[in-house]
Amino acid sequence: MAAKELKEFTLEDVAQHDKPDDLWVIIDAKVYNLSRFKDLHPGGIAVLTDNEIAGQDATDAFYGLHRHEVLERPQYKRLQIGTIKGQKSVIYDHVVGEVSKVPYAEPTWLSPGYHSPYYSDNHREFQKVVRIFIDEVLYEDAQAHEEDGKRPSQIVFDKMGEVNLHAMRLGPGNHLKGRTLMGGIVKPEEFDYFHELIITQELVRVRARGYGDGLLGGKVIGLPPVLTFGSDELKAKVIPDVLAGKKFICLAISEAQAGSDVMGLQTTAKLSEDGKEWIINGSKKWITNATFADYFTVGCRTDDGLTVILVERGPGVETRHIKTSYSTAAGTGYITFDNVRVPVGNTLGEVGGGIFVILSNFNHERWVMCCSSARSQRSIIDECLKWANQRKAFGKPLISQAVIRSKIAGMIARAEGVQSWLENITYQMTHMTYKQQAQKLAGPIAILKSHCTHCAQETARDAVQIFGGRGITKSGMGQFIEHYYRTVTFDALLGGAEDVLADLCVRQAVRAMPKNARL
Ligand code: HEM
Repeated sequence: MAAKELKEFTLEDVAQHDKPDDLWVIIDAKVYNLSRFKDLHPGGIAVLTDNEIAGQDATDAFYGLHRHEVLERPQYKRLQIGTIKGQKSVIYDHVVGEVSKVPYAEPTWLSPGYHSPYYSDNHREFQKVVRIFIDEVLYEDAQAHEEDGKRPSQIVFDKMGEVNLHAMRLGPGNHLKGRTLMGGIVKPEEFDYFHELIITQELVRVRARGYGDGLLGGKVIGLPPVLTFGSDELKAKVIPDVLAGKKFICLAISEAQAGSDVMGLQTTAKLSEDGKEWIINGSKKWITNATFADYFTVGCRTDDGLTVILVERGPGVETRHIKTSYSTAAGTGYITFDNVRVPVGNTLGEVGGGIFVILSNFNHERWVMCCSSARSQRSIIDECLKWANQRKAFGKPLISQAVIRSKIAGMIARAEGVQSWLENITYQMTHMTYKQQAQKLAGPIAILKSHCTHCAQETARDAVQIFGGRGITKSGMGQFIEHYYRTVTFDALLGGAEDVLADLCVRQAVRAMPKNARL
């Protein structure tokens, strides 16, 4: 259909159309004919026929009640009949790849005019292509499936596989060898933890927490044990398809009876009489991506202690959704293993050495969660600053209230603090071997994660106070605040609960105390 021709009007022209059956308004220098729409308007007729709205410039009133994206919906876009002569629209929709100009909405290194010692030109170029990719390929899919609860679309997995995003999300390492990363922007041997931080922080901008985990959160923690401890045969079978986004894997450790207490797991693996197979029985709970996984990296009790075994979906393996506070797009599931037979070649690491296999990836997992938590706090600042500036109460913008500014000040201080600390730790990671990281950074990463999620929860609570009723409403102005408040605790639990991690840091510090330290 040809685009409708837009006419130019004066303010006086529009003012003539101020009756219920002949009703125009101006929003941001655009003229809308609401004569027929008024009967369908979700906010009712009376607000539109009000003297201060009908035939008038309703820009402030509109943005005090609607997100800009309302005007971008095709059914509402076509209500526009013209523009105002001599005026220009200044409010526009999100532009693909754009960096937010709202202060503190982006980390300092991305904000124009600021500097950072950590990011090279290559990191900057990399960030640009990753952002465009996520805006173009993921954003809409994320919004749709966070809502309908279906897992991310296969086309998204495929496209991520084509540019090797699945592989890059496992961090730097041999698994990147020979791969073309993001169209060749970064060489595999030059890919470092700052590149990975960029990916994680860009991904979280889709603001769909369940979908975000559905986007192979399970692989980020379930595949490393295969990469590090799997036999060559197993690696050749599993890794290529998983990194291409064709097959899915998850980490299955926690159970209804045991979470952080991994030594208390009750799923058993017994050797068959001929010693060639494990026979697995038991169940797992809260397993991310379980409902659509093809492979399960499973913590089992064996005669020699805890053993990690890779199980392929097949006879005796059943999964079902668990409805948590976030979207079922994450594929969070309950798994049952009923006499599941697995070749002993699927053992990951030593028999009885499972705790070592499980612990080996904890630091990386927690650091990834710090990256996403730190970035998601900025999206909330972006929302709150916009809302507090555009929303009027008691005749003036919310931001003119000191109590609102004080809450936003706290958010900014927390977001800046966690990002700076995170970048310091990331810098340490780029200069340490994996083993050194395990020795030196387990405590710092644990306490950073604990602090990040503590800050995030405080920010979520304050954001709800700033948005009021809209902060607890699933659609409209406060939709992302409601979503954030409802899902923020996932980060505080997954990968180690807040208090447990804080305590881990102090226990590590006690262990590292010099024997001769005295006051
Ligand atoms: C092109 C013009 C307009 C369109 C397309 C439109 C559309 C909508 C939509 C879709 C909603 C549902 C909530 C949401 O999705 O955000 C809504 C709610 C509302 N609208 Fe409008 N609207 C328009 C203009 C106006 C104007 C000029 C006013 C004047 C004050 C107004 C007042 C309201 C109110 C009071 C609500 C209820 C808000 C709430 O529940 O918080 N609308 N409108």
